Amino acid sequence: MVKHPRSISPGIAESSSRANKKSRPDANSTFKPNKFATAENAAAVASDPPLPKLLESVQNAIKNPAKGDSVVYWMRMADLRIEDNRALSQASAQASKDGIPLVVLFVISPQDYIAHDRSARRVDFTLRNLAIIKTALASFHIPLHTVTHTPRRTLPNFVLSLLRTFNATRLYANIEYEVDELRRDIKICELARPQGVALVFCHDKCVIEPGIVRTKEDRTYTVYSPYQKNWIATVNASIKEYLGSAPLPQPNSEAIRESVIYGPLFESPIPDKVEGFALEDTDKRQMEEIWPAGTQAAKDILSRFLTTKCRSSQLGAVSPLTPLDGTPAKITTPFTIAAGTSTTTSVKSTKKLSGPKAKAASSESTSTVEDSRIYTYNDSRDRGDCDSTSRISPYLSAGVLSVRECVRSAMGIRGVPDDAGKVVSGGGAGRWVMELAWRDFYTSIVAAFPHVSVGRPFNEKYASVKWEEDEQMLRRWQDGKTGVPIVDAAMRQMNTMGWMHNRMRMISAMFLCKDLMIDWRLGERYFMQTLIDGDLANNNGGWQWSASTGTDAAPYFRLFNPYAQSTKGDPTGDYIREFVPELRQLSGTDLHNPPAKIADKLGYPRPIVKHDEVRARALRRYKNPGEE
Ligand SMILES: Cc1cc2nc3c(=O)[nH]c(=O)nc-3n(C[C@H](O)[C@H](O)[C@H](O)COP(=O)(O)OP(=O)(O)OC[C@H]3O[C@@H](n4cnc5c(N)ncnc54)[C@H](O)[C@@H]3O)c2cc1C
Repeated sequence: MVKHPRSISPGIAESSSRANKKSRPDANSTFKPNKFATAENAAAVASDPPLPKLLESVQNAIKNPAKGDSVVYWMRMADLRIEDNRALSQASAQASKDGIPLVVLFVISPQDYIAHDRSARRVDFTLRNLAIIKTALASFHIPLHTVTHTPRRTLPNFVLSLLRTFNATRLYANIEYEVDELRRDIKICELARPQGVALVFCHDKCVIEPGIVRTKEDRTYTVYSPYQKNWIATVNASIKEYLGSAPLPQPNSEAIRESVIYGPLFESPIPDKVEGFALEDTDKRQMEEIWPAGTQAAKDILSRFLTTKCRSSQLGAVSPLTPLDGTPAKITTPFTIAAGTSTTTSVKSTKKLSGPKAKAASSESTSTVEDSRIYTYNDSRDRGDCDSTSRISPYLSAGVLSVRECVRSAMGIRGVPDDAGKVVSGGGAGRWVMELAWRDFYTSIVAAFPHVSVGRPFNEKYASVKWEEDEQMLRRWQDGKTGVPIVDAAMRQMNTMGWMHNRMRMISAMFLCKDLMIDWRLGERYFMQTLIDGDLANNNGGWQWSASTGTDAAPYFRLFNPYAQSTKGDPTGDYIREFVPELRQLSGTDLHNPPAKIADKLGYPRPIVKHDEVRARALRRYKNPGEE
């Protein structure tokens, strides 16, 4: 593992999310996360990326092991579902073929959660989903065995020892593309062979797995728009392969419940917390309310995105499934299983969209409900003052819903028979699917350039940009007390909800690394420790975009003016009013940039920096990395 050589002050390094502060053990005393690689270590990782190594190891793994007494599917933190789950589906098919039971395993690895800055919210969400999955699998007579293991370095041995206990000679799992996880799986391959265990690792996280969409020169794309074009063409050339649904698992024979080995697994409990990651009661209740667990909840949330309008009353920490007018919400969108089999009705929208893409949207998109959020997504997605986006990210990050199902559903809503089954980028639905393609893009970056997941900038040129080491500034940013209303609203939204609107993520991230000149990695870490949807690839991609250090990043000289962004992203002011109650009585310019006298009177802080002044500092330091 790489060392932790960065010269940030200990005070800054130890900052942690408010949500986790009480329960998280001191990372530096119990386990030192070695996230930030030296340039040399990063270069070593980059020159020998672990994904191809894992794929090769799997290729060379035993194919026809001795028949065991069971097949094991190892469920990981990013594939928490039964439906449309490739590794689970394949494991079940093998178990049926061999006439033996399927066992599902989940290993809680607290050291991994510390090392990867997992939020207590994400860990709690995992446990809540596991509880639902356990019950659902039990109805198929499939046991879900959840077990905690430390230290993480012995996890490969531990998993193989469990396989021996279960007399299993086949292990199935979906691939996790982060460096530590790939290395862990490579180790499992090494250990499995001499023990006669066959391994199947499936690509499941993305629509198109890393390594497929490549440039003409056979390189990984580092710019999104050509990647997107190629991505669409690749999906459309093999719709079934990329969007087809994996069959549900087959039930085990009921006799498994009598087995002395497997029967007790039905009783093994899902813990209600993981030590060091317990949520405070109020936060736990709030997370349960606004992010209900389970695939059905995820489907309902997606359905509402596909069929209902933006509602400003859904802006804050409220359940996405609460009927607003007292009547039960009508969820009418069927979820098409095979591309092109949508039964949705084509309805011509009567809503006049604004903007140049409106024409394309209205001619291409059809919707079961006029003005649905997906229909208007192209025009409204950057607005934080209503629920303009799907809010499906916690479910995608945890794999509670498959990304293929999201694409199929968006395509279904297009409902154009001649076009059915084809992915396009036009209209609200197309634009939304292109956001899912961003997710694939960033995962392909992490897989091909693994140095980004050990804390290095994608663009090494910016590794020596000079950062401020100001703990107080960092804390004020974290707490949403910078005196810049849009930034404070954004940070408080995340601290309250465990989620933040995309545009607000960009504004608050850029404010930290350009206006405050604080190392983007401290922001990246705080986001991971606070978000319920924390995902290394997306979070790192978003932060490196904002810090101008990443692939296809914002050029360093294009700095967001937070006040201009505020009026664009929150034109009604409802976003700021929701999350910064001190300013609730204000409107217009006063709300977006309160004059000192008004701010003082309302008990709201004055801005901790003056954007116009610090802008020059950022430009200077980025232009000449290493210089003051
Ligand atoms: C600094 C920063 C940090 C971020 N951290 C995360 C993170 O930890 N986890 C995470 O899932 N997303 C992250 N994002 C991306 C994006 O902000 C969220 O995915 C999005 O806000 C989630 O809301 P939604 O589900 O309503 O999105 P929608 O607009 O409805 O989009 C649908 C889905 O597409 C994907 N998506 C959308 N935008 C992006 C994007 N810019 N990059 C990659 N995928 C995208 C997500 O899976 C999202 O759920 C980050 C962005 C920035 C700028």
